[in-house]
Amino acid sequence: MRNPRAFLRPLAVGAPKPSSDVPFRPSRMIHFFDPSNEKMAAKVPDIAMKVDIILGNLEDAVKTEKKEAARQGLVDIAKATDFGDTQLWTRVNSLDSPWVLDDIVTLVTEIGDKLDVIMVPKVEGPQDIHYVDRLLAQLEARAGLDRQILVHAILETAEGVANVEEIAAASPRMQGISLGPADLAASRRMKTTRVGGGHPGYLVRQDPTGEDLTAGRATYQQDLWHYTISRMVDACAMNDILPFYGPFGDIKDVVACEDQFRNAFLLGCVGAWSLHPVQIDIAKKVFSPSPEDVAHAKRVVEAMGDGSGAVMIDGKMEDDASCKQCLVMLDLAKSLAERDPELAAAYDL
Ligand SMILES: CC(=O)SCCNC(=O)CCNC(=O)[C@H](O)C(C)(C)COP(=O)(O)OP(=O)(O)OC[C@H]1O[C@@H](n2cnc3c(N)ncnc32)[C@H](O)[C@@H]1OP(=O)(O)O
Ligand SMILES: O=CC(=O)O
Ligand SMILES: [Mg+2]
Repeated sequence: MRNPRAFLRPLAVGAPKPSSDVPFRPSRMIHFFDPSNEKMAAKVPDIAMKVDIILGNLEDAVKTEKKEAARQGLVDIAKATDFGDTQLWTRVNSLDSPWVLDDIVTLVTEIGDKLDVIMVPKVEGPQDIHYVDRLLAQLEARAGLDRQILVHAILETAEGVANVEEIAAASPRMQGISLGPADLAASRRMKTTRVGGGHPGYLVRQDPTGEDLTAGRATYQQDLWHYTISRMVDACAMNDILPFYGPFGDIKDVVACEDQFRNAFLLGCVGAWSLHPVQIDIAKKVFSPSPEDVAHAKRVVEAMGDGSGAVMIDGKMEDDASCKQCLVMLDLAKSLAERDPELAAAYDL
């Protein structure tokens, strides 16, 4: 861990100075595409206008023989596309892979001025962030970049979860963390075979009401990811970086996808991954506060004046603590409305 005075110094001569804050930008969905897939790549300019973040994926889901093509494809797309105020991210290959060094060197050198964030998979501890941090500083200096490329870690190994607080605090370059439920399930040796979401076998059952143990006992499916998301959210909140839910692999089940995204939103996440175009609007809907919640938040904040004391609104006590929650909701609504005139109208802001 660097000493507090050194923390905000560049890690290479000529590298841009780290910023002390992660700038807030709408981040409701990180839309994944495979730059080696021509059909997907052709859709990028259109999709980029509809999403908050577009991510060229180089890691899992890209075939081994397409790794170089995906890297070069992302360079070509980034050079040819004006992304407006949509963020451009990439997910590079894992740090133990044969591709990652060329991924990072090529992307920073060729399109470093366009890349906002590099997502690093399978991060196990702060040492992984420190490695990427120094390498990026050297490459940024060599490329003459004037702003830092930020780093996003995927939480998808048991060791990563055990070290999540140190990962979140590892560098001023840290932008946020995503839960990666698929690799995490494998790493933990969970007995599931899915990409995110729940499982019908993970449940609690109502107590028996008579002799027959099988009769009249409702079951309730439980959330496999509650502990990890909560821990990730706390680690991110205490370091002022942003938590995200990751992938929901059952593309056809748009209902359960919405539920999974909403659980993450309610627990504090700012966004989730969209793997298919159908998931973009789900994320947009879920991670934008509802107009009803915004209207309620406005009423509470107005009634609370300087934010101290207690008032009754619709039969409920509101005080400093609920007022602070309402301010979180209003801050998010205002930031989203600045970019989205439809939301500004719906929120009456
Ligand atoms: C555990 C993890 O690491 S998750 C992260 C890694 N995984 C990913 O990134 C997966 C990204 N998504 C995909 O690969 C695809 O969406 C799949 C394989 C899930 C489904 O693909 P398809 O079977 O082609 O889906 P479908 O037929 O419904 O696609 C409809 C159209 O949308 C396009 N499309 C599908 N996904 C995307 C996408 N993510 N971005 C842009 N376009 C897409 C398809 O090319 C197709 O185009 P067409 O109408 O011109 O033929
Ligand atoms: O990379 C994501 C995951 O769930 O694994
Ligand atoms: Mg993964």
